[in-house]
Amino acid sequence: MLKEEKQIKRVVIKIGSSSLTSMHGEVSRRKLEKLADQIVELKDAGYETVVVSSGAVAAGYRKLGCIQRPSALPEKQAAASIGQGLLMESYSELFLSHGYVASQLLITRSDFSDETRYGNMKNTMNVLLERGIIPIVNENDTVTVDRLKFGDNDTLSAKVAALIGADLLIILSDIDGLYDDNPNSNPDAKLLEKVDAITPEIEAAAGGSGSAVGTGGMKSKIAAFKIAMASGIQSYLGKSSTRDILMDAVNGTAKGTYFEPKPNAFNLDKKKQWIAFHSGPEGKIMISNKAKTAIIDNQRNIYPIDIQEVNGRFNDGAVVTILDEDGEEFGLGRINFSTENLKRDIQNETTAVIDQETFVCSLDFSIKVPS
Ligand SMILES: Nc1ncnc2c1ncn2[C@@H]1O[C@H](COP(=O)(O)OP(=O)(O)O)[C@@H](O)[C@H]1O
Ligand SMILES: N[C@@H](CCC(=O)OP(=O)(O)O)C(=O)O
Repeated sequence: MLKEEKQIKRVVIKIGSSSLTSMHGEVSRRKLEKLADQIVELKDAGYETVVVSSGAVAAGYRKLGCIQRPSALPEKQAAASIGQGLLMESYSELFLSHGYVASQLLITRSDFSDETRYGNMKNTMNVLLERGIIPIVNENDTVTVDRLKFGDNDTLSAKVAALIGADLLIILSDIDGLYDDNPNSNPDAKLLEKVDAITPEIEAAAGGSGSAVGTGGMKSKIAAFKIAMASGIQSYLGKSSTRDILMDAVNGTAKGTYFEPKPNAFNLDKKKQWIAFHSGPEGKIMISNKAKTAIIDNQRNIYPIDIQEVNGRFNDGAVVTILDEDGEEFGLGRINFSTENLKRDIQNETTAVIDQETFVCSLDFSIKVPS
């Protein structure tokens, strides 16, 4: 069941390139207007909304002199630097005509893994939302290098939803939900109306993009829903061109797929949430299997005596991956020693290497820890 309507307050709406572009691949003003009108309806009804919008490349490539959407990274980045401004101009104008102010946030992956920038982003978002502004988020395409890219805005939207503690994440696409097989290759594929867990079957059913403008396809959406579910956020996937899709999605009546948050959800405090989903681990420690059991079952700290191996170079305070004797990565935590200090003879020290308060067990939320 979707949460009671009145309980849903913060909504993140991800609009994919395919939802904003015409058949020729350029941004369609008509499509943008229709979606903006629906976002205004949500605002009028009292919802705080954040829009994660793709479309910068599509809005800019013609003005760059390209006949079709470029595929080379520098051209895409140049097109985005033209298109992002134009896209924002359209959003601002449309929202302002209804009395709402839009703001722009361009984000890269490293903004999440840097704890200070993460905190700044969160504070900015909160001020904007409390003051009734509509934040429009996109990846900062121009500065992002391939290695660091979200690569699509699906994962970005889920991370933004987790950042602001959203009640609902709506991902709009050119398809009316998740099917049990890739509908591009299987015309008999069936729509899944409700998903409680991302099973290996669901992972296998998610294929690449069917459109020429989308980049993520269903695979990146599934990765996004995993983050949302594990963060205790309800999410929904539906077709952007469906009438009243946003209000219906909020009310729980829209055709599409609803992804339920993990039960007894993973109420990670904010610090653990950052460690689980956003931190970039800087090293690895291996501990004994006996210690692993005690740490998971009895919720005890990790002590010097538990450590069998240390890999990487890090300072105290860094986040590290924790492995068991068999090499299985089962958690993350903030380390109280630098590499140098850990490699000294500290076996008799009683200071915890990782406090339980910063330990996150990846087995609990069954998502691959971002590396
Ligand atoms: N199991 C699946 N269920 C639904 N769509 C799927 C599935 N596997 C692959 N797809 C494809 O994913 C596409 C949506 O992703 P994408 O083109 O990246 O859209 P967007 O630009 O909205 O992010 C669908 O149009 C469809 O072709
Ligand atoms: N940041 C890029 C979006 C990348 C992209 O195509 O994402 P999506 O359509 O969400 O799969 C842009 O604004 O053009």
